[in-house]
Amino acid sequence: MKKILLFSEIFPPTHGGSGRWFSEIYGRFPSESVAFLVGASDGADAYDSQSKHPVHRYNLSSGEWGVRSLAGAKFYWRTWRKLRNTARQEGIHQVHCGRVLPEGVAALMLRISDRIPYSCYVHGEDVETALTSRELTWLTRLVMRHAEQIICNSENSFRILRDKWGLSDDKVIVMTPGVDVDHFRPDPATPKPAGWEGNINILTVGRLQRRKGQDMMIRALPDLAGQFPNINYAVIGGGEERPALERLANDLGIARHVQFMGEVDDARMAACYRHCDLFALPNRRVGNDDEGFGMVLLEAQACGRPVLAGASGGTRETLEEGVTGVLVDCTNPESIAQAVAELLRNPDRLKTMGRAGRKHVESRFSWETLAVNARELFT
Ligand SMILES: Nc1nc2c(ncn2[C@@H]2O[C@H](COP(=O)(O)OP(=O)(O)O[C@H]3O[C@H](CO)[C@@H](O)[C@H](O)[C@@H]3O)[C@@H](O)[C@H]2O)c(=O)[nH]1
Repeated sequence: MKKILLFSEIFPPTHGGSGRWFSEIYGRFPSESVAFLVGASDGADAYDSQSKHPVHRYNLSSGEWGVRSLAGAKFYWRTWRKLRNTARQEGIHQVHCGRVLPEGVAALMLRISDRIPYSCYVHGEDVETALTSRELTWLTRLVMRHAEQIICNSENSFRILRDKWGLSDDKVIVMTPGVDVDHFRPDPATPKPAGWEGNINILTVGRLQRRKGQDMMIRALPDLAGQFPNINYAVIGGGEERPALERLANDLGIARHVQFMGEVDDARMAACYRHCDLFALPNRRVGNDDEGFGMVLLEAQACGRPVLAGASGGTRETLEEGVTGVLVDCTNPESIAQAVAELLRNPDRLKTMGRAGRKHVESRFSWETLAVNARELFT
C-alpha cells in the first residue's frame, strides 16, 4: 500500500475546518498507510499521543508566502528540508498538501529533489485570494500544474478552478468535508449553556473574520431585539475581528444581546449546537474572500438544528434549501433580520427543518462513508 504524508499547517488541536477534515479522513486510514507533518501548536503532545499514526510537528506559519523575498525563500528552503527528512524517514510515496500555498511549494520542491508526487487541497477562499497578487497567482498556478490531483471541498471551489484558473476536469476532484454524526447529535438531556435559559438563542461558530458575517448579524440585532426582547446572539470562535465586533455591539446599544463565548471545547460547542433555536453562518463575499463550504453548517444540522447561511460561496451545498435551512443575502442586515424574524415566528417550521437536517447530513456527510471513498481514491 502506498504511504501518504498529510502535510498541513492547520491540524488539531488548533480549531479549523481543514484540520478537522484531514484528521477525520486520514485518521481512519490504516496506521501503516499515513503519517502527518502538521503545524506545531499548544496542546499538541496530548493530541499526538492518542494518534495511531506518526505525527511530526513543525512551525509552518510564515507571513511570507511569496518566493521573491529573502524571508520567503528561506522559509521554503527550511520547510522543504523538514518535508524531505520526514518523507525519507517515513518511507513516503505521495504527499497530500493541506493547501496550495504554502505547503504545495515545498511539496513541488520535494517532487523535484526526490521525485515524490503530491496532491493539493483547495478550500475556495484560498484560490480566490491568490488572484489578488501576481506573484501568488503565478506560484499557485505552478504548484497546481505539477500536482497529481487537486482535491476541492465543493462544487463551488471546482467552478472557481475551472472558470478562473482554467484547470481541466480530469485533474480536479470534488470531495466534501463531513461531520461526526455520533458526537454532533441531538441530545435534549445536555444541560443548557449558561445564560441561555428563557432566551431565544441564535448561534454562530467560526473564526471571527469578516467573511463569516458575525458583524452583519450584530447589525441585524437592534431590529430583532425590538421584536424578540429575549434574543441572545451567541458567538463561538476566536479571531482578529473580536475587538471590532465588541465595539460594534456597544455602539449599536445591543451588547447585552451578544454573548462572545471565545473558543470552546467540542463538548461545550455540541451543547450550544443542541440548544440553539437557529444556527446562522451569515457569510458573504468580502473582496475576494468567500466561504468555500462551511462545516459548521453540517455540525448544526447533525445536532438537529435549522440553519441559515449566506447565499454566497459554497455554503448552499451543505443544506437542502427550504427543507433543512434557508439561504439569505447576508450583504445587508435588513434581509438577515427579516429572514430570522420569519423563522422565529414559526417554531413548527424550525422543528421540521431541524429533523430534516439530521437526516440530510446522516445520509450524505458521515465521515465513515467519506473516509471509505477517500481510501478508494488515494490508495
Ligand atoms: N471546538 C471548537 N471548534 C471550533 C471552534 N471554532 C471553530 N471550530 C471548528 O472549526 C471548524 C470550522 O470549519 P468551517 O466551518 O468549515 O470553516 P473554516 O475553518 O473557515 O474552514 C475552511 O476550510 C473548510 C474545509 O475545506 C471549509 O468548509 C470552509 O468553508 C473554509 O474554507 C468546525 O469543525 C468547527 O467546529 C471553537 O471555538 N471550538
